[in-house]
Amino acid sequence: MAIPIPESELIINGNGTIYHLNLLPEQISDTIITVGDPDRVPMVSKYFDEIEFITAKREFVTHTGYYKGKRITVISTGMGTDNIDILMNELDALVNIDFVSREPNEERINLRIIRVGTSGALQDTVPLGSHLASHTAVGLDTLMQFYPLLQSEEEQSLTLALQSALGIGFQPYMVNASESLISKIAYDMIPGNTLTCPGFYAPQGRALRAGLRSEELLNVYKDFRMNDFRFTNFEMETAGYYSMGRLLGHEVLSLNAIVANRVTKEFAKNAEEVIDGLIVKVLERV
Ligand SMILES: O=P(O)(O)O[C@H]1O[C@H](CO)[C@@H](O)[C@H]1O
Ligand SMILES: O=c1cc[nH]c(=O)[nH]1
Repeated sequence: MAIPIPESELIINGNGTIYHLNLLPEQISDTIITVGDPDRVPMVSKYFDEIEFITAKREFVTHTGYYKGKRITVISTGMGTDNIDILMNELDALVNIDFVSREPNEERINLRIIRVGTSGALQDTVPLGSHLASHTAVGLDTLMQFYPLLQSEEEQSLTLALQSALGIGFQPYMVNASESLISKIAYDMIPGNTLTCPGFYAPQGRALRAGLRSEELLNVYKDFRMNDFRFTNFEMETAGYYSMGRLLGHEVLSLNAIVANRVTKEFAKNAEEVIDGLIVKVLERV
């Protein structure tokens, strides 16, 4: 017999919902679109034929509804992999843990989770306004210092080389996207290797007034090579999604609307349009 998960670990609100997401198991679909910005949730659900359910708590806004007869949930996550830790654990708990017995269900449900986010390009071959699918993500955050994530030999050697190039005191982690979601949704998008950074400013080589510990950081990101691997873009969540997906057994794909290019130093004037185009593609294909 499994030991029930204590009340301080699987936290269920008075109304039966999971702690941060504020959701009951029956309020989500097994197909989930995630966005960073809470205001982007209605940008997705405005295309639904019918919205069945809406809730919000902190940065987690959820709409569940139907698009051309298919039940879809869209949830906002806010920014950063610390929020993805909460999102992925709580979504998994909703479908794979019995809230009454507090034990994992015998039968596992695999969710399909598609991130529709914004990102900055690290190469001049990734144009502003393009849609890029993260085939691989490398995390520069420390989330995976706390989970038993398995890494292949190739992943180990690449992340060790990156650690040495950056001179940081911990080893980054590397995880792939779901192959089946790539072929279903991202077959015509730019294939990319995404760097997930633990911040938007210095960790992405941006200096306003606080300065940078290394003026060379952006060049290290841009110029890092291992065989034919190089980084195409950066953002703040993808590696967290992919590693939690690997740990929990869910299919995950991160799609990026490229709104900045750090080589050409441009920012898209039509960012909303680029994101909207990505939303429509995902809804049609998911
Ligand atoms: O547009 P979203 O999905 O929030 O994604 C990107 O934009 C935010 C930074 O502006 C970070 O969350 C980054 O990952
Ligand atoms: O440059 C960018 C653009 C969007 N999101 C990021 O994290 N970085």
